[in-house]
Amino acid sequence: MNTLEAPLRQGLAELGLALTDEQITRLLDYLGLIQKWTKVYNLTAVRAPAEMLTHHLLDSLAVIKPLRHQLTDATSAFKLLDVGSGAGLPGVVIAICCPEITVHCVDTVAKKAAFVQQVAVTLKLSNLRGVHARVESLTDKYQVVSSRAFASLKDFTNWSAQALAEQGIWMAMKGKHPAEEMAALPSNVSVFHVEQLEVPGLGAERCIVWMRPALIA
Ligand SMILES: C[S@@+](CC[C@H](N)C(=O)[O-])C[C@H]1O[C@@H](n2cnc3c(N)ncnc32)[C@H](O)[C@@H]1O
Repeated sequence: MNTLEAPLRQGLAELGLALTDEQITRLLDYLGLIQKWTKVYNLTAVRAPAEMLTHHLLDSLAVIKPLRHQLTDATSAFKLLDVGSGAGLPGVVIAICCPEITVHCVDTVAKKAAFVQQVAVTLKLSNLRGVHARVESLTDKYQVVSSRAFASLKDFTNWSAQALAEQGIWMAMKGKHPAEEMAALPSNVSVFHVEQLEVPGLGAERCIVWMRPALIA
């Protein structure tokens, strides 16, 4: 048995997330792929397996319930863009946990987008795609645009604004409440919720800043 399976299951229980055995296997296989490819591709600075579990996997898993909550009114299929996704965080985790969401992970670094494509093929995730591009150049529209460890709220929303569908929302994963970044946002972006997160075993502050385009009279 994978030594990370028990702590992963424990973390999922703490997050109140019920996943299938197949989804749990995919999450563990994803970590395995990061570990394998990072030796060649330098995908992440976090390399110890236990640390990868808390800092990458559980940290990303903490957004699943809040994301589902935002999408409860959804009747149609949703598309989510994960900006500056790197090794696929949180995009790949969202694709594994939410097969009903189509997830595109965009990154300017070709080998990172290629890695996400490899994950999609290896883990048979037909709802996941790695896109090699600058986010500013994308023309598709997404109902949710997410980021983690990417840029200031101002740059994130500015660079990805054209990719946001009508009535779409931004989901920015941050550490402690980013009051200064929020104050620097232009008037055409409104923060509608700052949601505190508890990441099992992490012992650090985490939040999601939810934003949407502001209606300007
Ligand atoms: C610090 S990494 C974060 C990776 C991942 N989200 C995570 O949490 O581990 C930021 C990523 O943003 C990518 N990036 C920077 N500018 C970008 C842009 N304009 N469009 C798309 N990706 C970009 C970088 O190549 C890098 O992989």
